[in-house]
Amino acid sequence: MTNTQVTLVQIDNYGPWTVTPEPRREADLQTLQSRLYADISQFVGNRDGYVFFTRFDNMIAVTNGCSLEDHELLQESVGNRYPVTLSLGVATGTSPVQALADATERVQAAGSAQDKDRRECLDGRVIEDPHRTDEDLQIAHFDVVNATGNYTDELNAFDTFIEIEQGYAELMRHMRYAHDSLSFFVGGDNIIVVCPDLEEDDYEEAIHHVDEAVDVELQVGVGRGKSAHDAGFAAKHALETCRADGTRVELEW
Ligand SMILES: Nc1nc2c(ncn2[C@@H]2O[C@H](COP(=O)(O)OP(=O)(O)OP(=O)(O)O)[C@@H](O)[C@H]2O)c(=O)[nH]1
Repeated sequence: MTNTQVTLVQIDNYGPWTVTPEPRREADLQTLQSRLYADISQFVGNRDGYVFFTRFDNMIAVTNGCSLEDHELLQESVGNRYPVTLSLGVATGTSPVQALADATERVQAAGSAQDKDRRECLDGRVIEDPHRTDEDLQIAHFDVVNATGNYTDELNAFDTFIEIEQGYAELMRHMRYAHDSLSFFVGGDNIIVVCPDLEEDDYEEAIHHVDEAVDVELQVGVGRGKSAHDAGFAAKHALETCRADGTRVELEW
């Protein structure tokens, strides 16, 4: 049974900060956001977790293996180096969607995203080491079949982007509402999905759904593991099997 540990990362009072004392230069905000994401990704990645940039002011991380002390250290380190601070909510559960909902509630309970008095709150629970297992995470790595031949080398870069984003939008909604999973675009034509215990049929159904809805053809490798890295790495290997064998769904466990 999966047991996903999810952390919601929310920049404190970021909206007001972006316009105080007057609107800040957009390129500076983009630079800040991408550097902050890179730093958090490195911090969490060094502990075998994954973080997804989502909206940049709110990021979602899979943090199995990160303790509450690790979370505190992240807050301290960002607070020391950036003009903004982070609030973190952590929760665990068999459903990634429910875990994220619980993590979000913890941050919301501490105050509004635009409450100037809410700074660096940290609330939640983690999975203690003795309770962690090799089946805690199920991660699926989707990509568009032959994106290079069908889109990148054929269409202009913006029309390719539209096609890829359509596939992502359809998949993320479907995996959220039909399969209780969280999908994140990670660049190129790749989407990483954090799943509960799903079966091969579920993935086949999802690929069929996206193909029918928006005419984008996907393939997927799925892995399991104790950490996001372990599960995600197995998923990447499984996806290589799809590429080598021309199959659409490969599970590696
Ligand atoms: N984040 C991430 N991006 C990747 C990964 N593999 C490929 N990409 C991105 O996806 C783009 C397309 O590469 P591929 O998916 O290998 O190419 P393709 O043309 O779709 O070929 P097939 O996947 O073999 O059907 C690359 O330019 C990268 O941006 C990965 O493991 N992680």
